Amino acid sequence: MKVIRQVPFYTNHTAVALGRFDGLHLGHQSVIGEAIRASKEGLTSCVFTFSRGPTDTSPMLMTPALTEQILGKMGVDILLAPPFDSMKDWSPEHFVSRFLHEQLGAKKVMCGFNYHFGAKAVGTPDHLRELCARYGIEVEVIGPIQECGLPISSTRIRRLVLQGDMPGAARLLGRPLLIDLPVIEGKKVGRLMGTPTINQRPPDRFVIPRRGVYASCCYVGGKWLPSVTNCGLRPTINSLEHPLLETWIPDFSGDLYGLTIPVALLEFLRPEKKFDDLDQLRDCIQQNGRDAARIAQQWTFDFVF
Ligand SMILES: Cc1cc2nc3c(=O)[nH]c(=O)nc-3n(C[C@H](O)[C@H](O)[C@H](O)COP(=O)(O)O)c2cc1C
Ligand SMILES: Nc1ncnc2c1ncn2[C@@H]1O[C@H](COP(=O)(O)OP(=O)(O)O)[C@@H](O)[C@H]1O
Repeated sequence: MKVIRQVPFYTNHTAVALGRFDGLHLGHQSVIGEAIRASKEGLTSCVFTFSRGPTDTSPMLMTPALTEQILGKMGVDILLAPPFDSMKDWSPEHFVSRFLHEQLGAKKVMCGFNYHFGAKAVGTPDHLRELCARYGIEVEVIGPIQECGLPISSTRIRRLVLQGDMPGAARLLGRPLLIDLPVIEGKKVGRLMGTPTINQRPPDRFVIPRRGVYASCCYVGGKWLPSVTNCGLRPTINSLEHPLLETWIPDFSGDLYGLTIPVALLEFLRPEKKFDDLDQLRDCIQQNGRDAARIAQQWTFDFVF
């Protein structure tokens, strides 16, 4: 997949999926799936999304790097992700005539039912249809795709993640919530307890799951391994200001510092608590590890990689 981060960019004969696509949930996948289907008919499939703008305050469900990897795996030909600022003042007319028509040579575009575009997000799917008709561009508006009678949306998934409902979030995402962050150094207490943990700090503006312990799995050395993750402030050791993800991978030993490790959160096990001593904390982590391994057996580790 080619990744374009600056406009203008010129190409031709494209099918362009339009959206913010945070989380790449099942609704997003069906919009993007239409562009990929069009590529089987000879068009070049493009995904157009802005990199995050300053007014975009909703917490992120997926890092841009993982979003890119998943789009590549899905078979998208070109990802267009210019900075928000470079296009924020474009009118809907300019977006369609100069960008979709002149620069991308779009033949088909597809978007979700609630897509907005152009300066101040004034453009609607109806507006898009009307403007695209002038250039013979076909428009397909998808959805809403539903789950349990309710539209799938990034907002709904964020709410489930904040509640710790990971199976619920996974049903809407089509895969578990995946967090891929670099491994940073901690206090080196984990190894003394026999439960070394990779420490990962969610950046500002990233969704923070409910504080507590989760059955999880990690993609390490080319395969998914069962693991157990605490998302919290670890009050037993030293109460942190910002939540940290700490993951023990029972069947692994080796050095993971500095690597970006994807962690999939599968199921909430218990809230975080302050233990009286490290022995109690270690016994509980080991029990959590056994519980997590049992839960991991219910999953087929075939997501993304
Ligand atoms: C599965 C698991 C559960 C944990 N639960 C708690 C907890 O309930 N309370 C707490 O204070 N710390 C908890 N922790 C965090 C540990 O205190 C922390 O991982 C340990 O001190 C190692 O820290 P280090 O990585 O800085 O060496 C948990 C860690 C894991 C992996
Ligand atoms: N089974 C394992 N699970 C997680 N990390 C492990 C494991 N085995 C070795 N490690 C390595 O050990 C480090 C964690 O050890 P730990 O004592 O908790 O140190 P820190 O406090 O720096 O996180 C991880 O960052 C990783 O590089």
